[in-house]
Amino acid sequence: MEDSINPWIFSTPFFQGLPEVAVEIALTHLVTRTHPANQVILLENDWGGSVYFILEGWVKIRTYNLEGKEVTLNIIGNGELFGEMAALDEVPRSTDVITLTPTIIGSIPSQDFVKLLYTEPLAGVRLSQLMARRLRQVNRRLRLRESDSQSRVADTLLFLADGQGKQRQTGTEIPNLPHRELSSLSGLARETVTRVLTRLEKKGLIKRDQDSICIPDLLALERTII
Ligand SMILES: Nc1ncnc2c1ncn2[C@@H]1O[C@@H]2COP(=O)(O)O[C@H]2[C@H]1O
Repeated sequence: MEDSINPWIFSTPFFQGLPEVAVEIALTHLVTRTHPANQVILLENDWGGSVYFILEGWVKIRTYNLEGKEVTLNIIGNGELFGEMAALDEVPRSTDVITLTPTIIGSIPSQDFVKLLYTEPLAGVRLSQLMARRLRQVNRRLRLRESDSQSRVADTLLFLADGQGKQRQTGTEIPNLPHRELSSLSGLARETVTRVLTRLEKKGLIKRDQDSICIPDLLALERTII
């Protein structure tokens, strides 16, 4: 479903601090759409001509291993962008992207995105910071691959909270995603994820309701990682 231009796009972290006129030019061809959960936005190996900004909701970055089993590489939400890789190196999409929740996404043509990078050094710095953060996440997950299940679930929650969690008085809030998604992201069995979440809740390190997981103290959760 296509909506009229959504003003939230202007408060996307990527655009913060850039000259207003440069942002307006970059967003000349902006299209904003509302998607239901479980809708495919991008398909691996497709050629694509747009870069996407998540205005509300969460998406899954998915690929398949050699046995054809689904692998969740990341889950990203509010304020994040995707589709920048094909825009930068002009090769097909590197992964699938699917909505996990009802999601509002703005898209702009890749050429407009790349033009902004040429004209505004700060946009280039922002993109480099985003890619550095994603590489740091991947390195961290590789390092924790052999760790115990509690460390891996705690790390998964922390990286969902990192920059994308909503700040509340009671702590940092992330959506209570289906355990199969957390399982795929942390590389653990679903039952193990369920068991660890219950244990973390008993220790007061997380609080759950139907829609969200709240982390009252990020540092306390971080300290449980071995
Ligand atoms: N590990 C990851 N974390 C977050 N986003 C990713 C990751 N891998 C791929 N993506 C995004 O998924 C997009 C798929 O299309 P692109 O290759 O154009 O650009 C890719 C990135 O924007």
